[in-house]
Amino acid sequence: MVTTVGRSGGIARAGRAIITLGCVSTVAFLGPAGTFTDAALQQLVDRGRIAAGDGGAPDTAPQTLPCDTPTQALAAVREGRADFACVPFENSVDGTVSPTADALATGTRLQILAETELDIAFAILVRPGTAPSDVRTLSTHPIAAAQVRSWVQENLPNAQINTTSSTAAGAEEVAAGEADAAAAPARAGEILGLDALASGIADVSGARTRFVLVGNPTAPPAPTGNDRTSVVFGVRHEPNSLVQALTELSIRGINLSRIESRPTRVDRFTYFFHIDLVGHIDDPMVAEALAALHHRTSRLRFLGSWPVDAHGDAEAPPADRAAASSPPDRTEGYAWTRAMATGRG
Ligand SMILES: O=C(O)C(=O)C[C@]1(C(=O)O)C=C[C@@H](O)C=C1
Repeated sequence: MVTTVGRSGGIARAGRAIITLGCVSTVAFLGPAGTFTDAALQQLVDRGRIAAGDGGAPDTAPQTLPCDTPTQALAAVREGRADFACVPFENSVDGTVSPTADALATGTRLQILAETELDIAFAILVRPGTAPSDVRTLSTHPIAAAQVRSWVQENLPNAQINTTSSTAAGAEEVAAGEADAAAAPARAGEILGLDALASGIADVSGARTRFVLVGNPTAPPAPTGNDRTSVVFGVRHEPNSLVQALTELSIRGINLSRIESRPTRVDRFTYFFHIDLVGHIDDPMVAEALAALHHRTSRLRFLGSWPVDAHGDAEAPPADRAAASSPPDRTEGYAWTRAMATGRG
């Protein structure tokens, strides 16, 4: 089912990177309607990070394609059924969203083009007339379950938590009479006509989730001075190989904002390293570090450079390297970096 996301915000704000969509563009997302991912996509539209283009009417909005998993949303882009996918990427309580990370690390290369962050707190949704003591089952997404488990144990002691493909899918189970309660965005309750037994629920206050907009490989949005770059790589199974790879970043003063190892799923007990770093592939120190990483690692995959969703102070990589060790021949690495930076990879 393809639907259209409402667009209430303005066009581009000066200085903000924008993904201009064709007026017939389709964005796949982790659905159904009412998920946090749905809200994140709406936020990208409202903030003018996604704008209808190609001469579309001013209020033309992208069409949306709800999917059951981040993997399916990304597959929709790979298979040409969608132009972009909006998927959860990292939760401040539960960490990297593994299905998203794994689907980006393997298969045809895709590229992250934009991010947006949401505050995460849950409404406990029930059918009208349900009392707390009636709640025997509560359905929600596994990452959501990790964020409400203590509250549920304390306030709904009879409830068993069952996991669903998304928070809004849990709310749909409640509406269908298949579960007594769901932990989901309040919006899912409004869509389905459910009541909230409680709202603003979060075991860890201040939780946030980062969502990313992913498309086919292209030249990244222009650097803003407050950007992230994401790569995935493997290293040889020998002493020092990971340290040597990371040293290429540290000697250039490049800061990491996330590092994760995930099984390659190719050879047993081998791992890919997922890294987000401060800076843009067009920043000279980042370009040099990526060229060096190309030399030090195997299967280096560029997942994109994009502007940080505005929060906190801007972080940028250093402009140059004071003390450089004599570098090995990096001609091939630089050719790869240029290809990624210009969308020819
Ligand atoms: O199920 C949803 O509503 C989602 O958008 C997914 C998701 C996630 O995967 O992290 C998004 C934010 C919350 O942290 C819980 C679930």
